[in-house]
Amino acid sequence: MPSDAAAKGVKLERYASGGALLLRRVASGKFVSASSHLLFRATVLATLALVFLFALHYPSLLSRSFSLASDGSSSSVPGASRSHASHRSLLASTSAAATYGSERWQKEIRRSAKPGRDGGLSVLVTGAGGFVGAHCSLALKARGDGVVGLDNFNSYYDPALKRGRQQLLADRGVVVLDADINDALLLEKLFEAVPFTHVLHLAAQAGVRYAMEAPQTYVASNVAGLVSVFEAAAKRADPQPAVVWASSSSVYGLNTDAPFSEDHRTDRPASLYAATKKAGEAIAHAYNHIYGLSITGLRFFTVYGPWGRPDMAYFSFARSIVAGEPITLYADARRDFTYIDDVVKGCVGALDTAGRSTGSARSGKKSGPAPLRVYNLGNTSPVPVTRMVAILEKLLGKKANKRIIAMPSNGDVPFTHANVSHAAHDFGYRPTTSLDAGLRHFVDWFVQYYKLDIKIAKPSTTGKKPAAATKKKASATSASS
Ligand SMILES: O=C(O)[C@H]1O[C@H](OP(=O)(O)OP(=O)(O)OC[C@H]2O[C@@H](n3ccc(=O)[nH]c3=O)[C@H](O)[C@@H]2O)[C@H](O)[C@@H](O)[C@H]1O
Repeated sequence: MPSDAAAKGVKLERYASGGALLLRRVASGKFVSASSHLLFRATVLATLALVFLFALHYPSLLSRSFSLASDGSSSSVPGASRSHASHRSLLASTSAAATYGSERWQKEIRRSAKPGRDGGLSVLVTGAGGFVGAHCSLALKARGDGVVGLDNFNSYYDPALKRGRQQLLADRGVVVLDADINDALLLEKLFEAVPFTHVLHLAAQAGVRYAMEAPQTYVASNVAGLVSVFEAAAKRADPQPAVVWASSSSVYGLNTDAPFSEDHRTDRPASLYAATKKAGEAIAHAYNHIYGLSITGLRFFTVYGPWGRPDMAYFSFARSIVAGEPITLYADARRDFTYIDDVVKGCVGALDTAGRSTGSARSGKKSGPAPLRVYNLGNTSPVPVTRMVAILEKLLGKKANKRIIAMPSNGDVPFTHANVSHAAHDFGYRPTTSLDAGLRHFVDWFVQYYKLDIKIAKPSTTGKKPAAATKKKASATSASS
């Protein structure tokens, strides 16, 4: 037990008084002498010098550490952008269950990548914590393919949603690494550990209008990140996988021919987001041409559904309607809204028909031409945004506080409309979900996920009045199962 004096932070000092040796109480702070100050400063300086030397000699390590994140723990930093993600990876690594490239790490990766059926694919899914990435990973796993995901869990929108998707995948035995596509050494280690048959590259900086606010994050993810993935697939993987990646309907830009066909012009992007996706398609051509990489670009058309992206209009409008907050609608805007389950079928079809890469990482040569494809994945029936809001109002049983303005000059385009005949021909892509049905699935999930006490209107075909549909716990969607 400490003495009373010590416990109170005081020390006893000897002093002489009138020939007698006495004791007096002195505050311990006064005993922080000049010498201990010096010692403290020397320690701090030495530590700083060590950190400086470490950073000088091993700068790349700062962006190369990462952890297995199947435990669902969060390492996200509010306000951080995708380009800052590698520093978060370092934070994550301090609590890593299995560290970078270790035997345990490799074992986990190989387990997750192993197909559960004969002839199953082994797929690396980038952006697996994202909306489309999580749904595709679940669908692939459900049919017996092996899946390893990676995601940097940035805070472009609520990272808790991404962690929720990660947990869904972890529950089904799919590892999603906390890592960034710009981390070349990570990708190298992944391809060293597993001979992936396919890469489904969905990690990207999404959002058309946000590109005006944060242009560099689009270049970092959609251009540099794409090159990083192609580089690894072409030069580090043996054998080379086939790559299927997310382009966008936005590449049609100012095209006015409708419905949009893959043969139409795509050289007039209206936003930087669109320009980076268009750049991606050109980059894909180069990697296919030089390295014989099998590459398929999928032009997604405004994908929506359960576990969706809160930055998208249908999601943010639903939140605003519930909160009684105003929403701003761009007059006459129409979108070919495409339901997630349909898009997942398109992604899986594209993977199944991708065809082999013909290059060799060892020789750096290709044995012949490899497939280079691009497909629209849309719904083929554009709907006015005002109609989308009307469906939400009906389902949520509440009127929106609408403000309708002319479409601002923010990179938006007035309408999208997909011709999907190529995807239909090559892999039987046939979207089957109407906006009414799809938004209903979304609202079901939305109400459950946010634990809202809302009675969801039944489909109009039943002709019945709204019925109670509030449930306590969020569940996976049909695409997930
Ligand atoms: O297909 C794509 O390639 C892209 O689809 C999606 O972009 P968009 O089609 O623009 O979707 P989204 O923002 O939901 O706006 C929907 C509608 O609401 C209108 N809109 C939007 C905001 C607003 O405040 N008011 C409004 O009327 C707006 O004018 C539009 O008509 C993805 O976000 C993008 O990442 C990319 O994948």
